Amino acid sequence: APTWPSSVDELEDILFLNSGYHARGFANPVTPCSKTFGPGRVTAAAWVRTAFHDAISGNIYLKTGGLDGSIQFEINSGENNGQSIPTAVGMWAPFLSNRTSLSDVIAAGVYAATRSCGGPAVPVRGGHKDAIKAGPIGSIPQPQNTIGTFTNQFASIGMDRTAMIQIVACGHTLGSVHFPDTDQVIDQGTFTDDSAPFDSTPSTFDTTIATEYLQGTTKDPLVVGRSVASKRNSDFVIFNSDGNTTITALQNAQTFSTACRSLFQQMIEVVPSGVVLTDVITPYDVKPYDVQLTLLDGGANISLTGDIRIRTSQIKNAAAVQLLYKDRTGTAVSTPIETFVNGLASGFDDSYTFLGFSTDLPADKSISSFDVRVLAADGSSTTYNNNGNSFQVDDKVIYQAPQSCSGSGKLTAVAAVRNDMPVPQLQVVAKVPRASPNPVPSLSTTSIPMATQSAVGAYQLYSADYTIPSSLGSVTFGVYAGGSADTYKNGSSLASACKPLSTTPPNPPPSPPTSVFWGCYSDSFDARALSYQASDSSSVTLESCASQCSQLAYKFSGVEYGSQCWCGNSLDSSSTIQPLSECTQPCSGDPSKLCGGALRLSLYGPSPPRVSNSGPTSSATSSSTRSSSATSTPSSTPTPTAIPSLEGYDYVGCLSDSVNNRTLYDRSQSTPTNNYTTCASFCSGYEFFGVEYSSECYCGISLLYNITEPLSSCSYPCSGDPSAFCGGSSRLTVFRSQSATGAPRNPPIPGYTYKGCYIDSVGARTLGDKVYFDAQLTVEKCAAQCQDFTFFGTEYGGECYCGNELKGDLGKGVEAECQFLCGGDKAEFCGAGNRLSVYEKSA
Ligand code: HEM
Repeated sequence: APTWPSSVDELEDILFLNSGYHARGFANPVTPCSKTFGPGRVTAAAWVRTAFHDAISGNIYLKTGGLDGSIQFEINSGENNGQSIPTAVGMWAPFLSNRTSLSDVIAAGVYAATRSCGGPAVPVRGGHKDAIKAGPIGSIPQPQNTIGTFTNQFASIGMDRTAMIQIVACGHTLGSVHFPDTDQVIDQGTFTDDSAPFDSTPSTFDTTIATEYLQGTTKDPLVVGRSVASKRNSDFVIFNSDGNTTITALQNAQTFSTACRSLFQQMIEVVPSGVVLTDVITPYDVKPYDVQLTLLDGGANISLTGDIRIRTSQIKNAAAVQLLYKDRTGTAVSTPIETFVNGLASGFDDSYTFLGFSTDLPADKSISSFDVRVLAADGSSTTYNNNGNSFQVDDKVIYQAPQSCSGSGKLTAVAAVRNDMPVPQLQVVAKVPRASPNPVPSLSTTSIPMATQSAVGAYQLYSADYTIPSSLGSVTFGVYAGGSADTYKNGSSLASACKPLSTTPPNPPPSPPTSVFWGCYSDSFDARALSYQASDSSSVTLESCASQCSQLAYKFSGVEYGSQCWCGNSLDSSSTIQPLSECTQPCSGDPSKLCGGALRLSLYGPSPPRVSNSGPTSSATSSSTRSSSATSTPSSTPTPTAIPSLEGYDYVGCLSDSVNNRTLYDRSQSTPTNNYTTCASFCSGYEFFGVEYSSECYCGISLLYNITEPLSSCSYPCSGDPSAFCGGSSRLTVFRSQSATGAPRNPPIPGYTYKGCYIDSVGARTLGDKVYFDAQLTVEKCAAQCQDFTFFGTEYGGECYCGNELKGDLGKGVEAECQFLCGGDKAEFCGAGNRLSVYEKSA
């Protein structure tokens, strides 16, 4: 497979992504092979014939012509009569782009048509270049030519008599002669749909063309019928030219397939001088898509989104996929980026799963490259490193999608460019229609220097406008500066309004995702993986199930068998992670998403997921053998010996923790910058803080459990400081503040009574008549904001809600759940995530 990114990335999609998520759908018109574009018109046959007519103009000795797309200028030239050539070229035209030439697309057309009809997979190379005018007249074989002319015509593309016989049989195993496209071979009205097939199976790539000819049962109109008298029986002239030796051998299916594969490849590799073709394109095992950085409001964070495509026909056992990445200095970050299933896709010979990722990174650390780790259900893992190069991510020039837009004939593109970079350029590639009958547009490129806007953090924003002439088709564009670029953006993806980038961070900060994809988990009738079945319906979606479960205050949701929504607070111990390929049933309410399978749950739960049964980096990780493009990473377990320490805190110990019974309960976060200092400051005001699983930070006013484990089991390096240890899997490195002042409480508010800890949800607010956010919130401040209402409640440390009634019936949670400290007073409680500390006006 190529090294990503590669010049053939788009062509690889065209070749191998036929249907499903991200599919290009290139092969749709020839799938199935019997598809026609009119009565008696097999589209796959038209594609193969059109490619032949483009290629046969080549001369390998003079190094001219060949597969160069010149056919687009030769439509209706007299040699290309009929409907099949303009139809095929018209179907290919939309796939032309600045990443893929028309002639590359024609080569892909030969592959798709042949494969769809049951023929061999023709090897395809990229890098073809398009001619800018018609080729010479006279190269296309006409039925009335003599054997000497045919021999010369095929010799010019390097094919001797044997090859000529073979490739004519390979071509004419598909399709028909049509009236009136071909003169004096068939008469009007003598064949159904005025089309006379070469053999009895015109939409199967098989040996019938040879066997029927030799058995004497052939109805090939270029062998028998009117063509004999008009001296246009060219298939007979050619097949018989070596005394039927070659055509006899072609009755063997294997011989036929092998010959066609190699001659079709030779045909599409006839190129003029100056064209250097790439290696034969094979599907990537692991391929990134739409890797996009976006500078966020305030400039302190960058979001990273995209998809990873896994070739599941090759990597069969994949249960979870992670991105192992390096920051902009090239330092490895220990917490991987987790992914979630976005969809499935397939080609003729392969199947794929797309896994999405979406995370915010600190702008100063950012990202420079990643490897892709695939974890198998058996606990083994394989890391794919892009042929040893890692997958590179350039954060020097970032296209800012939210700040860009289009409307009323204008495109506005905004880029964030690091301060030390030169002024960027906007480059727009537009499709300009050509004069009829050529259906293929030309590409015109415009470069526009971008104008300075505001500075945000370490980045400078630039903007440029491009006026889209009304005559243009689709546009694609990119932003370029120095040697860096962010390219291949699609004009049709632009929003209608540009959103300004704020120089201040968002307020309140976005809360971390409450639920993430855990994987495909087993279920059984005897011991349910999740205890509560919330629904079984024909309209279930991942979102509807997640929201049903969260309304009921369950931590996990899972969809099984396409339609069943299950909830639970813990996963039954009998349930284990399975290959993703076992959770492929479409959701009944949204068939574009995957909702488990038979006794298989697509499971969503608290972040971060435990991706293998025994922890993602535990000793269950075994090495596995892969090709040179992959390296296996057995886990390394450094052993901590020094007692952890932090000024102002006492080390408590390495304590046991579990997802369902948190040792430190009151507040938590997971960050790629986790270390003792950042966690201590996140937990300021709480008596205890603890770090776990490299990236997790927990706060508590007390230790709910106190089970000491050996120091050596708290052995995961901190995500933000690899030299220190941040707990482990279910292991918490715990500290106690030396300056914690008294126990926090629900303070008495004059005129109000504390009612308790109520469950709240984003979709249906318990108190929603007035909302007030304040990073410095205190219970007193919220009471003042809500003085005109009967109830007020604090949530998530900084949110204040007012109302005259408690809406919904989500009920009360446990008191211990409402223990986020208020942003403005660390001695008071202010709810928690989806938990309201509610007060009611006294009568
Ligand atoms: C001496 C060489 C050849 C001659 C004289 C010849 C001639 C023809 C003629 C007259 C037709 C009928 C067109 C129509 O009425 O629609 C035809 C169709 C076709 N030819 Fe050939 N051909 C030759 C070689 C090839 C080769 C080498 C290939 C493939 C590599 C090929 C592929 C096809 C296909 C697939 C069709 C069917 C098109 C359809 O059904 O729309 N031919 N050919």
